[in-house]
Amino acid sequence: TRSTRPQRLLKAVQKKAIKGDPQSVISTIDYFCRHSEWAMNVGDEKGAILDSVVCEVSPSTALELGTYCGYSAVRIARLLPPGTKLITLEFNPDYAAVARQIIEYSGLQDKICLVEGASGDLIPKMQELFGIKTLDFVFLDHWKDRYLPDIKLLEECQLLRKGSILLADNVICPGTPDYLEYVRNSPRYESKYFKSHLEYTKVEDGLEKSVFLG
Ligand SMILES: Cn1ncc2cc([C@H](O)c3cccc(CNC(=O)c4cc(-c5ccc(F)cc5)cc(O)c4O)c3)ccc21
Ligand SMILES: [Mg+2]
Repeated sequence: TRSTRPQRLLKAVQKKAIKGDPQSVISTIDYFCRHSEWAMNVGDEKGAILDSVVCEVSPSTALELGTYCGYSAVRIARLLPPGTKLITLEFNPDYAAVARQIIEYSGLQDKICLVEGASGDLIPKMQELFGIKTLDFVFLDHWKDRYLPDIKLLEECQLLRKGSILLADNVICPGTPDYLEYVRNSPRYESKYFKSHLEYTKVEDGLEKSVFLG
């Protein structure tokens, strides 16, 4: 049967990228998605904004919702200080299988903990599963209608502390209107929009960075 888009992306990485070199895995995926087949990675333009926020926060505990093929997990983990880990949640087993191989190819498997499951089920178990108290950084890139319920869940589970940073992909395209309205109007968040473009296109999109005020 026909291969899937994630499988074709993995094949390009295994063929073109340098094993153990995260930057070459990132560049290979961006080249493939720009010139061969579009895929919903955060991409190079929004990825540079993601990089700058990760470097600024330099998180000890980081969570990603929505691994897909592992592109943003590799982007984030390559910048994490030694001894820190990214926890990334993926509910689709086919995506998780490809992401594991791309993460391993990049050599970052010791800095990334990929957990198969849905955010709504796993978030309440984060403290017991990973022995963490609170999260310094959360990257949201899963189903757009789950962003709002999941940050409310993070609040309820006391996983956010004064100064925790949320960074949300696709707040314009496909769009997350209820999430944006909430973080921009809630007194518990200070929010800022980083204008950019939908990965590998000229369509407007952007990232919303929100600081939890406690
Ligand atoms: C509950 N839970 N817990 C973990 C978890 C993990 C997943 C999966 O990783 C998954 C599967 C399918 C879709 C997504 C969301 N991503 C998108 O839908 C998206 C779309 C576009 C776009 C834009 C323009 C187009 F024309 C088409 C697609 C551009 C983007 O950057 C995206 O991130 C995420 C899902 C629910 C999950
Ligand atoms: Mg996205």
